[in-house]
Amino acid sequence: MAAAAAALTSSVPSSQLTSAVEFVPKRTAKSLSGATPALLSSFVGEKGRLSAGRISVGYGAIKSCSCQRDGFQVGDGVNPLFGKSFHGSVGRESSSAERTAVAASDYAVAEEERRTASQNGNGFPTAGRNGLFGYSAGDEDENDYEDEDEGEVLRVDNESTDDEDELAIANLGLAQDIVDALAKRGISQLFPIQRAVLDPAMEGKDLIGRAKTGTGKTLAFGIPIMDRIIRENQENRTARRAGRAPRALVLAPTRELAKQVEREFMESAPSLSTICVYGGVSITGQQRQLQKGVDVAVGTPGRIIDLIDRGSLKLHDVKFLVLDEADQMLAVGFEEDVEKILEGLPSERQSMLFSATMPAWVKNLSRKYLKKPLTIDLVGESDEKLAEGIKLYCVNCIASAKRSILNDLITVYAKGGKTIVFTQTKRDADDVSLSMSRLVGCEALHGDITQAQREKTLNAFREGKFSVLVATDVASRGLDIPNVDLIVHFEIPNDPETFVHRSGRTGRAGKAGTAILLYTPSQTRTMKQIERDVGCKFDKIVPPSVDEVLNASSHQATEVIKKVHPQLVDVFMPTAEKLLQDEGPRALAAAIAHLSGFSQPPASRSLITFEEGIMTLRIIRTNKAKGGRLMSPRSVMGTLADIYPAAADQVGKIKIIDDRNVEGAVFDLPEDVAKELLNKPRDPGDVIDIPKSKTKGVGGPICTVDHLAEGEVVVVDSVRETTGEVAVADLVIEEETLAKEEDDSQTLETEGLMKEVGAAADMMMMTFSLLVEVVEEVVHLPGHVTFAINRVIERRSVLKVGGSPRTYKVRRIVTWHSQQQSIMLPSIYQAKN
Ligand SMILES: Nc1ncnc2c1ncn2[C@@H]1O[C@H](COP(=O)(O)OP(=O)(O)OP(=O)(O)O)[C@@H](O)[C@H]1O
Repeated sequence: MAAAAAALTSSVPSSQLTSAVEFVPKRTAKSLSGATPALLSSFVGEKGRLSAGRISVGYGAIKSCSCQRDGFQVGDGVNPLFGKSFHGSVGRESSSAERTAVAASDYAVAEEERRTASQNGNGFPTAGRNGLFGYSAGDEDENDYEDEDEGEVLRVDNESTDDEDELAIANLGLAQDIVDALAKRGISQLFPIQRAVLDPAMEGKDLIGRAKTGTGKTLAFGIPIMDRIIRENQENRTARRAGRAPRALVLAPTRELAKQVEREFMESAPSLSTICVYGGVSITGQQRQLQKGVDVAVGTPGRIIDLIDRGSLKLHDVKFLVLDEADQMLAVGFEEDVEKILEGLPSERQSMLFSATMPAWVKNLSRKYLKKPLTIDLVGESDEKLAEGIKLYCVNCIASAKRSILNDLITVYAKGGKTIVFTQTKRDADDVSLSMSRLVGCEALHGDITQAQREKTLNAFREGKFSVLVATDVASRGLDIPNVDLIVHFEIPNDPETFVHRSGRTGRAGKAGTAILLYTPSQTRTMKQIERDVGCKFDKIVPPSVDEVLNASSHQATEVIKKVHPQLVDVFMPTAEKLLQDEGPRALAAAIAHLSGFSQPPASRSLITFEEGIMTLRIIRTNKAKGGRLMSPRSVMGTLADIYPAAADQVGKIKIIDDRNVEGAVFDLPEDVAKELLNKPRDPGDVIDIPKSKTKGVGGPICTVDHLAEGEVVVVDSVRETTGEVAVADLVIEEETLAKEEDDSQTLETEGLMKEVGAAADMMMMTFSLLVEVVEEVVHLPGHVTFAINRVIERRSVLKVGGSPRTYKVRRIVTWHSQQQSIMLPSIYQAKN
């Protein structure tokens, strides 16, 4: 957070920033999602000052978002942290240094207030509560939707209509053309959003629609429009004249989404002429089609303007306007284009706006361009924001283990179906796709890929020609690909909406699906923030065991075998018979193994770090006479050196088993060394074996000390002050963390504290410490770290950083709930019991 403050002040010219921040009254503090310091500074650089639009930040980044025009604050959004810091200096230009100082000193208070006020914890900025997911009911912003007389709001329960007759498409008096086409697609009943929209849309009302992902919003606006244009065509033959201008205009934020809307129109009303226009492809074909005449034009704003400017697209006949995914238009920078198009439309028209969220710009847009709109809301304030039927899991792992885990997760959880893996960067999408493609059919999809190739890739994925799509958020909105069974958030998304939209690519049209979030220990707070903002709960899992992977893949191979064409089977019969004769069923087993993708036994994986090629072993000392009550890493090393010196040389992580009744530890070794060790003779009092890992319901991986920054374990040398639930302790850094810092860039990835560790690495001293389990509420204050601690795990020797300058305070200890034990305890500790 301190780093965020620094980034803020250093990347934005102070005169520009101050005015934007200072004009935001604290009570309007909402916050922000999505943007980064770079985005903010480039925005400022481009426009000279924070003028229009919503500037926002992702968790842990910038803390200000405000829209200002001509010196007045016109939008919402400032992080309460800065709201507090700058409150009271409205109208005064403070210096950058002053702001930083205020921010630092006020941080703790602001943070506390923020937590208490919003119960929104850390991670995502607090906007998630106030506006990101709804219509800001009850907050004080002058822009608030419900504060104003902007028209009726109709909240609709998803199950409000279970009368089959009322939903049956054949009974609704729709054009036969549509009824037949939908029936052909297997659609015979309306979904709730479609039923709720139908009557008011038929009456010509302007509408704002909000429903969960995959619930049929496209047909909700599509059916009434198609029906009315078809009727007009039937009643008035000249309505179908050549060269006619479109009567419906649908604006979509991405090319893929526009194509998809076009497909829904074409498949549901084949008698209508529908065109889809977007950039990245030749404009002349689109001009030619417009010349012939169309009924419905779907497109992205940029290309639509281009066609209008060239005189090819005329808007004078538009009677229906749809803004699909309106909030995304803002996110991708289409706001000016959208407004320009809307200015050119006839005022006598019906407008429908679908938007998952209502940022200020979308609200302004609806005020300006919609006439007394009726809001139809199927999400509500309190409900879970994710579509029903999506099972959520999360896996806590270090960043370097993600790739190897990914493949196993797909094998076990997609069960041979389609998977979309979401990465944050185009480069990651390429890299992950490349490494996956050695194992499964896999393609990448992102903004640097040409439009033609993007379409080709999506079509092939739709048709099941490959099973894993690795995509950036290009694919997170709106895309409707049938039967995607699994979504993997390979990188944690920027904001809660993105999480909902990414996850919503599965579990569509009432089907079931699974979404798995991979997060590093330093992202634990963000994971919990997603739970709070989205109103969902992750089941914590650990990566699948080798047995699970083999079982799942052999099951999938069996299914593949059943689908081979009988004629082809005949061709292979003689070879199969001979193999069976020579080797019996083992031949078939080998064939299944090969089909499953395994010709060699799969590499084992550390139960501590999930690194491949590493095996975790357990040592239990049953001969009590030989040692004390708890083992130490030193005694583990000593024992290994006695049994097999190579093991002592190559041992990786060592974790002491937290049970005063058992003297033991778990430790990592390269697989071949571990296997050798298991065969070595040893003292009968020392049991060395392979611990089993439980995969479900037992919490994440064992916490390692390099997860120190914001993760689940901190090391303290003493609790200096305890009052009820509050304790103070000095934080010290473990020796092995410091050593690792040198050669493992992974640990540097965690911001703040790890950097502190690096800086302090040369000032070490030995001390005695406690290893404690941290659950939540990790806050980095300037010079302090506040943790909510679950319990003390163990005592151990560590190297203390510095004499006293770098001590950190542990301010709050949450009491230990025995109920949590089975959830929080790492798997190895569980296995032992
Ligand atoms: N009444 C219906 N019966 C069966 N299937 C339907 C019905 N309506 C829509 N569908 C199908 O449901 C899927 C999801 O629809 P659609 O893409 O319109 O959802 P959406 O709400 O726009 O989702 P998103 O918010 O992700 O954009 C599509 O494949 C669509 O064809």
